Amino acid sequence: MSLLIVIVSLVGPLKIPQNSKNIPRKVPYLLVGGGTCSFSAFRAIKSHDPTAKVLLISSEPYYPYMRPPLTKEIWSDDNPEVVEKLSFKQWNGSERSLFFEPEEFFLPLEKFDEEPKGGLSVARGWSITQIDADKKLATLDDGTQIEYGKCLLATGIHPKVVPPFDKLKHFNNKVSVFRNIDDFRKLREALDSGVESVAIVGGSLLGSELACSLSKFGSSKLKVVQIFPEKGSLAKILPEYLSKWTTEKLREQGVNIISGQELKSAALTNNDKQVELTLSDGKKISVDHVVVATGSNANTELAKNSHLEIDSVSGGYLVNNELAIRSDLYAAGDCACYYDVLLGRRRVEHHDHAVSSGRLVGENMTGARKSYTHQPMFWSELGANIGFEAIGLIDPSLPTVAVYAKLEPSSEKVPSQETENNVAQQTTSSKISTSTPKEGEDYSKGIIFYLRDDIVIGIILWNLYGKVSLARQVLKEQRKFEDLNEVAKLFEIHEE
Ligand SMILES: Cc1cc2nc3c(=O)[nH]c(=O)nc-3n(C[C@H](O)[C@H](O)[C@H](O)COP(=O)(O)OP(=O)(O)OC[C@H]3O[C@@H](n4cnc5c(N)ncnc54)[C@H](O)[C@@H]3O)c2cc1C
Ligand SMILES: NC(=O)c1ccc[n+]([C@@H]2O[C@H](COP(=O)([O-])OP(=O)(O)OC[C@H]3O[C@@H](n4cnc5c(N)ncnc54)[C@H](O)[C@@H]3O)[C@@H](O)[C@H]2O)c1
Repeated sequence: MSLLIVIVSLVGPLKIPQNSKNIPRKVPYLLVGGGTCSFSAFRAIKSHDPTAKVLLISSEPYYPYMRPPLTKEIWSDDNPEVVEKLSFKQWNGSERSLFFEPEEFFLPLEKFDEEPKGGLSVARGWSITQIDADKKLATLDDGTQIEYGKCLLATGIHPKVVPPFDKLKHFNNKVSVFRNIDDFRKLREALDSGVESVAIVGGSLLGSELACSLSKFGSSKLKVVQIFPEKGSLAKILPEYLSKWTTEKLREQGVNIISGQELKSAALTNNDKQVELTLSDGKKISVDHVVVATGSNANTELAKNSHLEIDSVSGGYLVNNELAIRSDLYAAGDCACYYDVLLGRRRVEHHDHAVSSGRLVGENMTGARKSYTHQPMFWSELGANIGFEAIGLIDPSLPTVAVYAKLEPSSEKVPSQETENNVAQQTTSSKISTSTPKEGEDYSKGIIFYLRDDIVIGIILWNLYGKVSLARQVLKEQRKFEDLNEVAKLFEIHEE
């Protein structure tokens, strides 16, 4: 067990500095949250106001870091030192830290007031519990108040823990969630100390990415079972036939997928060494560890005390086009519900949105009055053979039209103009034809269009890279395309 985890479990959350008297009381810029969005806002503030003094308050005991590698690249390193190093290999083979910058980059809190060049100081392990938007005051969890000039709430989300896991501590650390560095460290240390079987509950991005990475982890002796109520993997994202195809591919990679099942109950078993899960069909499964990946809720607890409005549908801070809640108070990233000019009000829980909305807020905090018009994308990787980038509204209840690259030309396809729910269109290098997806078809590479009123409002680039800007253009056009095969051709899906 790492020293940090021992300390945290003995004395409660680590606070650096320990005493709030070492945290500045009056700051021009205050960033609440230690994630990607806050750090992106800092970068924008710095480039528009080079001597800006920025204070960041993070409830995590770490400097700002990125989360995506936590379910992916970091698991390809089976050296236990990764738990301390927290670095990962990028696609080009170079090593990179999860942290955006090393400790030396940050302005020590004690120099905050005197440093003429400004910089970013971070109070770690501290939370803001209340904002007084009239007086421009933020309250720390020990009651201390900080006066701000401009403030950003970039508090992200926290895992939703569903029954029967709602009382996590009843499971002796054998059931965990997965969102941050501490969660990664605990899971990794559990595996290093002999855990041989893991159940992942949840079938969307978090659960599926983690299941794939764990199934390849180390010498692959680890048994990984993934349980979720949907019929197939990523069913909240993919059309049904593609979800089914993906499920089979993940099974081939070694993930034991149990779809269409909810959990009836969970209890410690085998002298409290394992957790026994009872599924809705009555089957029982015992595993050494369970990871709950069943969605999330926005971190907006401080809204109530602060009289800030929360969107009743998405649960995020309601912000205007400039991502402002009130004058000089902003919200962005995962926790904000904003007006997307193409798609309407929404809350987006993805990295690119955290970066872009953070950047825009940073500019607005330094005096710009820009509206947020960026259409965010997201990506996912499920082992070596499945990866995708997506943009717009990716909702499988919408009609979809897909065009897949087919390596071996077939002359038997019947051309048709129909584009109903989940009708896929397949291409050959010589001609394009349309057919309903069949058992055994290969959907290794292609493009999926999501339609509303025949207008493309979402696109998945399936194992197809470097085309997001083009997809963004297609969405922006907001028009009915007569033939989506022609649009698909622009994406050169046949190229290797
Ligand atoms: C394991 C994992 C893998 C992911 N992979 C991908 C991916 O491949 N592609 C993709 O597009 N997206 C991915 N995402 C989503 C992406 O990481 C998030 O969208 C992004 O982190 C959101 O950034 P944020 O700054 O808005 O929020 P967060 O990163 O959640 O940061 C919020 C911060 O605020 C802190 N905080 C909360 N409340 C308070 C408070 N009251 N006071 C002080 N601090 C507070 C939190 O502790 C946290 O440090 C992944 C997410 C996870 C968890
Ligand atoms: N590539 C990416 O963009 C990426 C990767 C990892 C995580 N994330 C982010 O992490 C967050 C959490 O992701 P997620 O996949 O947990 O959220 P999600 O809401 O997309 O999926 C939740 C999953 O849990 C299942 N579930 C819900 N209740 C259940 C129950 N009682 N029993 C069994 N299964 C149940 C749902 O059916 C669904 O499969 C999101 O913000 C997501 O965007 C993103």
